[in-house]
Amino acid sequence: MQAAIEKADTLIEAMGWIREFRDKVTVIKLGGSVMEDEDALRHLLVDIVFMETVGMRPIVVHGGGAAISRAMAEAGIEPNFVQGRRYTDDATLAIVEKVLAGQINESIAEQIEAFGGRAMPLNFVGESDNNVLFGERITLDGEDGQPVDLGHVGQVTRVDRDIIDNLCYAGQVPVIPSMCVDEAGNKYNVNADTAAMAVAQAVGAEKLVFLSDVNGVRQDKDDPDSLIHTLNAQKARELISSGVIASGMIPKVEACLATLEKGVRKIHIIDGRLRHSLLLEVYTNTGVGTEIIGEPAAAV
Ligand SMILES: Nc1ncnc2c1ncn2[C@@H]1O[C@H](COP(=O)(O)OP(=O)(O)O)[C@@H](O)[C@H]1O
Ligand SMILES: CC(=O)N[C@@H](CCC(=O)OP(=O)(O)O)C(=O)O
Repeated sequence: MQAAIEKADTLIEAMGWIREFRDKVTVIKLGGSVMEDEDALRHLLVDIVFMETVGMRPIVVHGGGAAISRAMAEAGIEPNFVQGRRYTDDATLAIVEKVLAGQINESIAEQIEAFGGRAMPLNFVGESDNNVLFGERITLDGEDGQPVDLGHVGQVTRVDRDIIDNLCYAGQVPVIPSMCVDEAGNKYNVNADTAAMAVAQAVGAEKLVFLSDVNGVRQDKDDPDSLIHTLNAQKARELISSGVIASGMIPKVEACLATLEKGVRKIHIIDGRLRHSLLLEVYTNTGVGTEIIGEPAAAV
């Protein structure tokens, strides 16, 4: 009986934060690195089903970098990254479409449904075109200031917000792959961190959470104890130029900075492998991982 009473206490305790977050939109970016860990992914999706069940409005935007690189290796293509973005030629684009917009997107939605939630895969693969991300080709500036060609790499310039809002309000989790289409129908590979940023801005999300395979931004990328709990824009830029923030962490932090300027209130980079990291993030005040903030940080 005591155990049952304690469980009831926990439910009552949860009531406050469930009320606080009811109807609030959280964009959750699932990184390819954490999706490699089946157990971690399962726990994360169960947390997402829980959020949806208690009336929060989770939206999933996902990458799949590790799975794309694996499929490229199987096809005998060597991946090439420029400032954290994958050079995407015709053959690579076909793989990205199959793996990201096809397999991973459908699989996440199926798993959410299998855990008792409701989800809608929003991709342009197959007959039902549910794509919500529209955009254009991008180039980056190289170290010499000259533009670097990335092939079929794009950025999102428009999000079909109505479709996403309608799904959220119908209690379904929108599941969005990081690809976009331009007006002429050309498809582009989009870094998933920047895709999540575009969605969070478009829907006016309360929170944007990046789930990765590291505990956040670190002073030394190989040392978990060097976690930086709070990072402001100025310090983040310094860490990028000094090389402390490198590879896949660059687009993630850049996306955080751009999102802050657009009014999303809370942005966190957390370790998706930590059990219930998403729920911990929602209902603990201090949170876990690195919080990116707009004003100068008291402690970095
Ligand atoms: N300063 C840093 N702190 C933490 N991770 C870093 C840092 N610099 C580079 N990284 C790398 O960034 C990776 C996360 O980016 P990425 O692999 O693109 O993840 P995801 O697939 O989750 O988006 C980490 O696994 C780590 O190797
Ligand atoms: C242009 C570009 O780099 N696109 C990414 C899209 C997937 C992604 O971002 O996946 P993660 O979240 O796992 O890193 C790529 O091809 O890897």
